[in-house]
Amino acid sequence: MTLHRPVHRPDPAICGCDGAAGLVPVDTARARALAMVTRLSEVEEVALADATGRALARDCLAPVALPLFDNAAMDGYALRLGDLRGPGPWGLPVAGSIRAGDAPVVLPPRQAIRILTGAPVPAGADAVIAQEQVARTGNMVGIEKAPALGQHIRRRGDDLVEGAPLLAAGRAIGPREAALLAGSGIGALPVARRLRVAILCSGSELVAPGKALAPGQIWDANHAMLASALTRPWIQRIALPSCADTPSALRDAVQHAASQADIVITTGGVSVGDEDHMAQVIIDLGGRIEVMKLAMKPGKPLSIGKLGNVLWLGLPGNPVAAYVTWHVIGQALAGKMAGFAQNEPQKSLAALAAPIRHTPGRCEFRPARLLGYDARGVQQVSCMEQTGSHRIAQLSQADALVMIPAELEQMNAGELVEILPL
Ligand SMILES: Nc1nc2c(c(=O)[nH]1)N[C@H]1C(S)=C(S)[C@@H](COP(=O)(O)OP(=O)(O)OC[C@H]3O[C@@H](n4cnc5c(N)ncnc54)[C@H](O)[C@@H]3O)O[C@H]1N2
Ligand code: MOO
Repeated sequence: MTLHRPVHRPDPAICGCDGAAGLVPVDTARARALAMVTRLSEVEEVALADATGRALARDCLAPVALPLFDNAAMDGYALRLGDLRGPGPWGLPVAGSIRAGDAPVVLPPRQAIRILTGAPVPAGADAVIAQEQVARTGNMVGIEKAPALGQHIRRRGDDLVEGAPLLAAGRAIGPREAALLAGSGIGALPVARRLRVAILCSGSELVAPGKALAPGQIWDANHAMLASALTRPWIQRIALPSCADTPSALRDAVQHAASQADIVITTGGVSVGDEDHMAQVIIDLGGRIEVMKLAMKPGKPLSIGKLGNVLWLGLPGNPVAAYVTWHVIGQALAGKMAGFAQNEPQKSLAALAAPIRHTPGRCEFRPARLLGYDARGVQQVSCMEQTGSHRIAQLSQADALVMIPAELEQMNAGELVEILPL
């Protein structure tokens, strides 16, 4: 197993390539773009039931200890070790029973109390013995082996002490966070307001799917792709009709989009063709462009700028390029604006199942299939051949993107590569 380059780079590095002449390396472009955006300042209070997927807006401290009180971890008997005098076996009368939800009771001297999992440990008891470990005869419980001090007692605060950090601002609320908040009695929480993201696909050839095509027209794949990617609890999507490739139509459409959004995502019109007007439109509208011409394949024409406070994400028109640039760069920008602390795409390592060739110059994100594990237990990945940034069918068959460093011409079977699982 060979490792071509140090693959564990400090985050937020994504590809670590040096770029080709005149092209900006992906990591530089990403860092530059991330520096352009700041977190939304508006916060709203939402019910915990509605908080899934939202970004916590403020640090939270534990309002209570967890567990809230000493309670039984097993169904059995609560007892006082000091009552097991002399050599065993011992017998103790059962004074009563306590279940989860019952108010705490006091353990009378030289007696045991029947206790069920989750019930408060009676005051005076210092161990719970599981029912499988005892012999119950009538009202007596027989004990062969003394339990250890504190056995099967879940102590107040053993999971979390009151006042300790509970969750930090920027944490995404998922099932684990929801359990912690709910278990701490928190029914509502402050989250960043939803990010308004407008989708504007440009191209005179575009027709909405489901509608009839005239010769030369194609159905708009990017809008649906982005609409799907942006269907997130923290995003308020603004769907706009596709726009013809004329400067005046684009100016009006971009201005309309920017008037209602925090981010305007456009697709198409960012390359060098006669009908690629998007960058000029942004400049005409008083915006500035900070990132363009990336050493990235696909995605070279990705352009990022600002129109006042609105972020403009100019994705290439080719659908695979639009998808990859959104996945590798765009979603981290949106996530940062929406208040999330962790915005890196998930990365892992895999071994190439077959050698690959690559034209040096741009860091490539090549669609690939995961194949399972080799004899060493290493995930195998197989890159697709004859890729193209128009190939949406091929993209749909991929379950990862393999990152091929810009400068490499070839990688061998068995070499470890970084992958972005999809
Ligand atoms: N002479 C050069 N030509 C091109 C270059 C270059 O460097 N020099 N770059 C190529 C690369 S890389 C890409 S990617 C594309 C990007 O072009 P644009 O962002 O300007 O996109 P368009 O020209 O508008 O469209 C490209 C392609 O994608 C199709 N498309 C566009 N929008 C959609 C959509 N919503 N759904 C489906 N398909 C869409 C469009 O019909 C074109 O086929 O430029 C290369 N050219
Ligand atoms: O790099 Mo383009 O973005 O080939 O499709």
